[in-house]
Amino acid sequence: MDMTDDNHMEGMETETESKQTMDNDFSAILSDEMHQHMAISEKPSGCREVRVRSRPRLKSTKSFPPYSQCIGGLGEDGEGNNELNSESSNMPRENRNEVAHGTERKEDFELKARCARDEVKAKWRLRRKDRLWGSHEVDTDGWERWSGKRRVEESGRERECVLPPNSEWKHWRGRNSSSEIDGKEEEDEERKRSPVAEVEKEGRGETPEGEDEEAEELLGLREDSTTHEWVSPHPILSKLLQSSSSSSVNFSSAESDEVVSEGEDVGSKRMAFRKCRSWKTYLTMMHWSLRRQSSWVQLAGHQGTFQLSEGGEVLKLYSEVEAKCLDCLMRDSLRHFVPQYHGLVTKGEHCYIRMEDLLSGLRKPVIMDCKMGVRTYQEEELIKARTNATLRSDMYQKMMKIDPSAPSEEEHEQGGVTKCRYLQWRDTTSSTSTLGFRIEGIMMEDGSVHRDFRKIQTLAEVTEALLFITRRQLEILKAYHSRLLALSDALKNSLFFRTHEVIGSSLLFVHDHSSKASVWMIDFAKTTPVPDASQLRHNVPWAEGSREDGYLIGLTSLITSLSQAISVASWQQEDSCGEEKSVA
Ligand SMILES: O=P(O)(O)O[C@H]1[C@H](O)[C@@H](OP(=O)(O)O)[C@H](OP(=O)(O)O)[C@@H](OP(=O)(O)O)[C@H]1O
Ligand SMILES: Nc1ncnc2c1ncn2[C@@H]1O[C@H](COP(=O)(O)OP(=O)(O)O)[C@@H](O)[C@H]1O
Repeated sequence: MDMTDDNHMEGMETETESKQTMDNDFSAILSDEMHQHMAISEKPSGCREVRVRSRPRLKSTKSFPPYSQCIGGLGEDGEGNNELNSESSNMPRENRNEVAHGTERKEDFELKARCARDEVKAKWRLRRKDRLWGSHEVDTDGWERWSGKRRVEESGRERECVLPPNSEWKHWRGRNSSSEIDGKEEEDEERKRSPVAEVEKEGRGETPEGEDEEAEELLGLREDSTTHEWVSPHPILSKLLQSSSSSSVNFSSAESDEVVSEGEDVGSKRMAFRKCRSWKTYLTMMHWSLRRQSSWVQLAGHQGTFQLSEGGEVLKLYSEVEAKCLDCLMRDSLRHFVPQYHGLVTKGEHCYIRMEDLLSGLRKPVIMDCKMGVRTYQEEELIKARTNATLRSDMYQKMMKIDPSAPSEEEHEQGGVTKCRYLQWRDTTSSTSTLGFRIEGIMMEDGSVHRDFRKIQTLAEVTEALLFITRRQLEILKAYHSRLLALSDALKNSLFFRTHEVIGSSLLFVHDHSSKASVWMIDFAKTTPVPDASQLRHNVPWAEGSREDGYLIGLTSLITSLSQAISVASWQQEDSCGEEKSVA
């Protein structure tokens, strides 16, 4: 028997890790160890079972940090986001809500009564806000896609409907809406405003009419601002003000966390602003950079296989199997549930699959990767393990780290296990073989990554995890729930699904503080067509030779768990309303 040691254990080993963002400048270097993996946590899951009876009360667990310690935690009053809180700490309550819900400013109503000049300025502000923080549009089937950079090829009727702030879902925007036209204008404008164009303009000493005013307004410096109050500039802008003499600007996400201190007054900001020698360049660079900004992070999977492209798409190391699947999926009813596939691209020695960045347009996203199916190994791997077994010492070590008693005597002696044995063991020690899926990892809004969910086994524990990641926000839970129901429908109608064995594929749950929430199918590297004209059911247990993957068993479990989470969150909301009333 061969022994391989792929050095798989030299990975990340901490339970909570900083997120691994990738620079847009291609500084991310492809690791030689393409198959270097994230190591499995040693921590016991510590998840307590949720007993959902009449009125379940969930206890905090060892594995989930107490809510009060979570950055962006909801706290007692349900205000969810740190940045929001800090940015809006000076604002009256209604203004804070306005930021949180992304609704039209109260002042905008007053603006209607004002002169045309003020209206134009207000429009600018709104458009800029949209541009800075991204917007999202709705697919024909009612499912949201972030409109950061992409234009979804859709047909059919699209609608525009703005729901009230507390409604179940957020702003919907059709591609043919006026905002789309705005978007085009902005793109033109953006081109004009690219750093290069701007520097050229500066060189010629041109100052476009109205730009000073506009920029001052954006920076919150105009005393005749229609809001008649200090509008905190965007954190990056505030950084620009502080570092106006610096020749280079770093647009790291860390900087975007900075906020203007309460003590700063308009005067000092104006001074700082004047000191800024080439403010326009910085400003336009900031715009340009923010449009390309992505919160991209790789939560699971093989290390070193991803890059971000210049256009902001995700580049995944080429696999023929996956490329074929994505290509096929673009013409399938599942296309609204998978990242847009943009073909292949070669960079250096490697070929990559170029696809939509599903995190584009999200700010401080919360991500959950659920590996679907009742097994994560292909039937071929089983056959290979029997006929031409290769022992993997890295997998033996991963096994030992989690449970030293897991390997057999023989495996201890050999110091290795077959891949299939390892994958089977992972499936049976997680919820994969029982619930038909497992949570591979979760990243919270503060960038902390939790992997101990992989040991979750019961539906109640999954429910608790869902309540944790959504911070019990009903609208997010409901959005996930409806998205999964729609996915279930799409799967039933999908020719691709009927004719493919889907192994090791994940559902990627993503949401952010503005309650944009969606679920996507990713990772088709082990999804293969079934032979001949046979079709799979996906909702029956696997028996060797059947090639059934149990994908729908997992989906049903997830939907059930989300329903439970919705019930729990609703009850708790009712409870707290009742308590508030009785106090009043
Ligand atoms: O998650 P842990 O417990 O580390 O185990 C991993 C996952 O099962 C990977 O599956 P996925 O890619 O679906 O996450 C699998 O890659 P495959 O896709 O190649 O099966 C790895 O096999 P190796 O790549 O052979 O190490 C295996 O080591
Ligand atoms: N299109 C995408 N947009 C955003 N994030 C992605 C996308 N594809 C993958 N990811 C991230 O990368 C991780 C690993 O992806 P996956 O395709 O499962 O890789 P692997 O094949 O190495 O297992 C996911 O958990 C997710 O965090």
